[in-house]
Amino acid sequence: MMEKPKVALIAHDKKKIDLIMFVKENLETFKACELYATGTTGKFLSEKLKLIVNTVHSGPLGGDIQIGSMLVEGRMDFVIFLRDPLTAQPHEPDISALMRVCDVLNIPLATNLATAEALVVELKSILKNSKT
Ligand SMILES: O=C(CO)COP(=O)(O)O
Repeated sequence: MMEKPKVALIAHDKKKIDLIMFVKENLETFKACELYATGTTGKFLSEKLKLIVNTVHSGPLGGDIQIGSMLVEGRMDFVIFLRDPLTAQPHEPDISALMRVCDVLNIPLATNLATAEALVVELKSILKNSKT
């Protein structure tokens, strides 16, 4: 059987509830994945949904860069990053770096719920095929 897909889940503060709801709606799919998250997002996911999540530092303290480095090392397959486009972030350069690395390495990156839905369809298909 194929390894579990490795998925990074990240949300800015005003998008955290959206991410929790989205993951809750697709709980079985995400439970079948190996999950990673930035600090506060990961804490939320494990507290609210009892998910096992590997966390790195909080985004503003370098967490985005840590996820980026995992991408560079080939240790991440998908990124769902619900960004808040209406609030200035002190660590904008780190956010840009993470998204840039996704583009450099051709890693699927969803930055809004509509695209995140599409990634879930892909994840379901991968998980289904890994069983056969
Ligand atoms: O700021 C973030 C991503 O840029 C997210 O960090 P937290 O999950 O620690 O809130």
